Amino acid sequence: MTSDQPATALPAGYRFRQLTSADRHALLDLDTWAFPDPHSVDEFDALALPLTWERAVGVEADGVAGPSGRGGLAAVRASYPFAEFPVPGATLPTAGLTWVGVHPQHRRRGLLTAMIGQHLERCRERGEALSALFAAETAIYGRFGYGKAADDLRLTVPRGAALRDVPGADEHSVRIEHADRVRHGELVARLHRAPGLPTAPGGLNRPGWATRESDALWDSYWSDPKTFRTGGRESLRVVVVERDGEPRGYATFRRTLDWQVTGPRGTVHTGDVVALDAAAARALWGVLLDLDLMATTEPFLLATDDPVTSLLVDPRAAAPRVADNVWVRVVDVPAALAGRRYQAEVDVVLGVADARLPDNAGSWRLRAAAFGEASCERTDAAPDLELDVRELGAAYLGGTSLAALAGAGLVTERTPGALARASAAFGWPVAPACGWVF
Ligand SMILES: CC(=O)SCCNC(=O)CCNC(=O)[C@H](O)C(C)(C)COP(=O)(O)OP(=O)(O)OC[C@H]1O[C@@H](n2cnc3c(N)ncnc32)[C@H](O)[C@@H]1OP(=O)(O)O
Repeated sequence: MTSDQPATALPAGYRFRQLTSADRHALLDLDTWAFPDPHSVDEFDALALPLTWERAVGVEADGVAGPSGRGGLAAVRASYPFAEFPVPGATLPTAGLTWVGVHPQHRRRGLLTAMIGQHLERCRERGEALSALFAAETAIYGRFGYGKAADDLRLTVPRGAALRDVPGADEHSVRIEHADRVRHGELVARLHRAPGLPTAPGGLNRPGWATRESDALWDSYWSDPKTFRTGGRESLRVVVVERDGEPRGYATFRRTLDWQVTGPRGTVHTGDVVALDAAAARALWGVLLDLDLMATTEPFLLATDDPVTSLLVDPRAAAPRVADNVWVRVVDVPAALAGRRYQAEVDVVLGVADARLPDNAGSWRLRAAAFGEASCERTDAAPDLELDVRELGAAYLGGTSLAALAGAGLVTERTPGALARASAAFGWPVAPACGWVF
């Protein structure tokens, strides 16, 4: 792409193609080129796909043969519709960029660059102020203005690890069952969407954080195909904790069993761990950390401040590791900045650079009351802080502080004191993290 070409320009010989369900096989074929997998395209073809087809776009190329008489694909990208993506104290329409792949033969020719250009254009047309994603490789998306906005915690917790007591935890009854949409679908959907600390304005965006918002995503979640049971994992199981007959939390999990000379050394792999309060969290973790024949429990994608980190008497024994979780691209600066809440009063002018979306570039005055309404307007005033839109995305969910970014030279303070005040305001009482990969 040269500077006088539109951001959506594909190299010569390539064309965008709006995908439909008729492209299913071609899409899966391309996907298994991008993401090598032992299963065949035919095996994947039998599965429920989580895609919303209107949001799936392919790139076809001269001379690329495809199945079913249609042209094959050189690249693909899609997005999930999140009408209510959780941001601090609120929700915003967000496009979850996903299924990004380029055939190895066509890589490094600018196909991803053009696909992202088109994706961002579509986001603006649809009024989506944000785009979010999970990155296959962390070096890919920063150049497109995505910032690492959340981390998650990986643990290896020894079986029987001691937990601190929480009053009321032992008043829960426990159900351990095969995960079943008919039996558990309603309670899983309801608890996953429940706001945390509803007494805070807008809630605090827990327990389940970003939730599945399309039928296709739920169909895929509940279909539990053998294809995805890697490493000897069993079918999906669920533990539900109830108090006074009401579900107060649930966790999905799968066990693997490993017989050693010294005895069984199985692993519990958790999926969602969703609790409405501390007692329910303590009850759930008590079950997950004490299943017979297991040696360890390995939670996946926990928020860095998940209750278990404070409940474990010996957190160091759980070998905590941190990995990048959601990346955020601010697509519409004023809508995004006015659309979240702030944990301290703030009045700051941000000078934003955005090489790909010029409407975002310039000075923006952000004003907000602590946990109250916010406004954001373009201004001619000189900026108090300067930053690239990538850093704005990194700080947006409150998971990365502006001061930390300034410490790396990525935010520049022009008005003394502005950095500390803005950092305090952009933070949030609970850490963001999505418990499932989209
Ligand atoms: C949200 C998701 O779905 S994440 C899944 C992403 N998909 C994958 O990782 C599957 C395997 N990889 C691929 O399919 C491809 O290599 C992609 C999609 C990562 C990149 O597609 P390409 O068409 O090769 O990218 P494109 O040619 O537009 O490159 C744009 C720039 O990104 C850089 N880049 C591309 N991929 C990578 C990478 N994996 N690591 C580091 N830099 C990269 C290129 O070098 C180029 O840099 P430049 O602008 O300085 O020249």
